[in-house]
Amino acid sequence: MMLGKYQLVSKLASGGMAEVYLARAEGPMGFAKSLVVKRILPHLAEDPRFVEMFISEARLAAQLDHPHIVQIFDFGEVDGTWYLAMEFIDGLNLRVLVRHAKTTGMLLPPAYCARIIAHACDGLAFAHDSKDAVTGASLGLIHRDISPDNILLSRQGAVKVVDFGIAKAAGQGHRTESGVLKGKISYMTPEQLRNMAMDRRVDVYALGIVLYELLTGYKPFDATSEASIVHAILHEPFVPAVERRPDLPAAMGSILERALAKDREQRYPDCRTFQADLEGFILSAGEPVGAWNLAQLVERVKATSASPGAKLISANEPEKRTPARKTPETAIPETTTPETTTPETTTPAHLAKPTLETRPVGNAQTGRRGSWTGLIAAGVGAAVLIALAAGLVMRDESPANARPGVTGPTAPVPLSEAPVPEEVGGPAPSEPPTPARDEPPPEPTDKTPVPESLAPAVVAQKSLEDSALERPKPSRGSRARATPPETSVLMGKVEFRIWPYATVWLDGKRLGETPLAPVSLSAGRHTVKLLNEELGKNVTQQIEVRAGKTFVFRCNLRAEC
Ligand SMILES: Nc1ncnc2c1ncn2[C@@H]1O[C@H](COP(=O)(O)OP(=O)(O)OP(=O)(O)O)[C@@H](O)[C@H]1O
Repeated sequence: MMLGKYQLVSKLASGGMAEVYLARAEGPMGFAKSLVVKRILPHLAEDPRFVEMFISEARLAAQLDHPHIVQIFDFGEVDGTWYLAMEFIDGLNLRVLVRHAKTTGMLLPPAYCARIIAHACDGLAFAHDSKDAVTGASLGLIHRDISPDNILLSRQGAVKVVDFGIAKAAGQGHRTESGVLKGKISYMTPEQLRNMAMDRRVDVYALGIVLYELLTGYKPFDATSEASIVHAILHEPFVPAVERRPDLPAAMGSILERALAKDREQRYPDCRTFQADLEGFILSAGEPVGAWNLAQLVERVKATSASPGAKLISANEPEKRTPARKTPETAIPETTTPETTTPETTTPAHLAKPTLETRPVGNAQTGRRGSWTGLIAAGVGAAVLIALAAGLVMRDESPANARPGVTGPTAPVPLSEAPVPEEVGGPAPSEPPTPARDEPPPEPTDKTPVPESLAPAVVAQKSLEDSALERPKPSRGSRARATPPETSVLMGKVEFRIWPYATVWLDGKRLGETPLAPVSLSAGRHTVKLLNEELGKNVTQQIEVRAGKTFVFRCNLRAEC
């Protein structure tokens, strides 16, 4: 099917606002480029005010040129269909990643989660600070629709924030006749629910929720209906992430506390300060995490999803959305806190079996678009609904985007460089490139509990799919932290850079499948075995680990390492 000059190849996603297609643009002499075309649903295209806002917001989004924001190429209209053309991110969205982790029991290493959100912070901070190219005036943008669906992770390990254009237009839709509402309740801040003027801190909060989900597979509140989640956001403390995942370092808990503060004055003032803490966390974890690691993660998820017998997860399968809804008519005053009743008749999500399939349809934990009639029925009241609608303005409404008394952006802490590694295993993988390493990394401040079966040779390791580190059953009230493992001075580390992926054994003990976090082990000789049944590869090699050094084991299985 053609849409103007674009050939629509396949549909990637379809929501209440738009359809997203993988498309192809062709030019002379065999020129061809893959891209994504997003077109507004026909019934919205008939609303002149919606179109007007779509155009204005698309114009703004097109000005955002940043490595962590999906780039807009083109915008136009063909036969009454309005569309945006943008770069194609071949990878997956974070919703898919969270689902995959849950269904397979995979624990995402906290440093990986921090890296993903730090990059999203970087993109959003750029958007928040962006200025009009001609006038130099602040655009005062806020995304305000951040959710795992709108953060993409490419096969190359790049993190990209998407959905500025339509989100903004839709966000103002409550002022149109059709009254389009946009935004997922689970990611809304207390100030949004109270119809207070919004600023960039709503994006900080939403990113905090996404971080929480990446780490634990759950949303922060035990809410089972839209009314109860609104109540929880306004009045209840979130379930500490460590209760869902006991191996979580305390430092990460503190970051979540600040990102998810109900009082925005207690929250990170902006994405830069949030990012700075995340970068600090990655440093404290002791190993840099870069695009290479994230690329491996994507490769692993895609391979698992596509393998026979595995639950097929579409890389770009978005969360189900409800159609655009009519907007209520009234708003609550800024100071008003709506009184709500919280029905607690269903099993709290954190106690449910941790698979998506067990979730009841309509569970607010899914973060789907709000069912406003349900909210009213639950007694939240029309005021809250209007607050939700009226809160969907995309401009940063903090005074000149600079809040008095709020410290300015803090420069992100650069990643440390690791020691020059010793290498083994034949030719290094040709893709992707390996970051340079010059200095020893700092010692981890928080250590992950170690399965007894791996001691003493391996004293600390985090496997994404190690059965000994399967996702813990969430248990409210049990806040005990696991005891850190003992350390020895004669320790070194081994880091695995395996392409595309393999199951790894160290000295006969299965570590799990790559990507794997670096493993601490005693200095000396060790045996590493790699197995990739899909490729029919079985590689066994001896490595010599030196005390205080990191040994990088590289292997490109496709290149017969
Ligand atoms: N540039 C892109 N490259 C690859 N996939 C994309 C791209 N843009 C969007 N997608 C896929 O389409 C899904 C929906 O995209 P997007 O959120 O922009 O659409 P939407 O209809 O506006 O959704 P929402 O209801 O969240 O606003 C994303 O989660 C992602 O999986």
